[in-house]
Amino acid sequence: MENGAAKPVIVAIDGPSGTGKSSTSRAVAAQLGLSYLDTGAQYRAITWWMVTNGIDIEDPSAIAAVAGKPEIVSGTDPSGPTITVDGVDVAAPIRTQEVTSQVSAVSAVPEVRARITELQRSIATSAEHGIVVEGRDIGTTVLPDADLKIFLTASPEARAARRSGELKGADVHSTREALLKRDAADSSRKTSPLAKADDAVEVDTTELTLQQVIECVVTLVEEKRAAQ
Ligand SMILES: Nc1ncnc2c1ncn2[C@@H]1O[C@H](COP(=O)(O)OP(=O)(O)O)[C@@H](O)[C@H]1O
Ligand SMILES: Nc1ccn([C@H]2C[C@H](O)[C@@H](COP(=O)(O)OP(=O)(O)O)O2)c(=O)n1
Repeated sequence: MENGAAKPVIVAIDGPSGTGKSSTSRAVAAQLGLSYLDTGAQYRAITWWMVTNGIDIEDPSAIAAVAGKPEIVSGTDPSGPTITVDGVDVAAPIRTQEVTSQVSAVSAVPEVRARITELQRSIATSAEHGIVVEGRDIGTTVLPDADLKIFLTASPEARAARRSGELKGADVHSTREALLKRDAADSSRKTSPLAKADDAVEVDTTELTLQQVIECVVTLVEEKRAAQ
């Protein structure tokens, strides 16, 4: 664009757990002055609400019936992202094992996805300078017209080692099994499964440092901006 502010840029980053989506997206957004949205945190938040309110997670119709009830608010500043449910800060409780083990079942329910997808689109379109949105179905379903789509991958071993490092030495073998189980559930659900969009750039992060991945994505965004 000539003169004036750059057009808001929309970047979609998808991939399975432990590939570096959150760390990369936050850093890229901070470096480029963009907003940042962790859509996994939103699915975790609605799962936390279902668990807290005693909804039967095994019963998709029970989940669907109350999917519209919780009010989920995401703060999109990459230097301090926030998430609340009905005004309660849930940043910590959404990371518990209890939520992690049930999030795939809740997020497979179409009514849950419709609700959260609508919220994500409204956040993305109102980001003044643009946004980096990370998740599982951003490039395929939520923002199919994103300016840039990235699909991060890494070997299950690398992902499990990264995750167990975060969980203060949790057993790598059981972490790997839990990751693969969640990948399978997220990839096989009927509504907007985890998938690479045809026009996404795939980046295998197995042998890359986090800094190298960040630099790679920043370069891709800058190239897109220069071409606009
Ligand atoms: N390329 C990388 N090399 C080593 N560790 C990484 C890399 N990318 C991310 N990590 C680390 O792995 C962990 C999981 O990363 P995260 O960004 O939360 O992944 P995701 O959002 O895809 O689940 C974090 O502790 C992060 O610092
Ligand atoms: N766009 C998205 C983002 C996450 N989900 C679901 C499926 C994921 O297993 C859970 C949790 O996602 P999250 O990104 O927090 O998971 P990790 O922290 O990478 O392990 O939410 C989804 O269905 N669609």
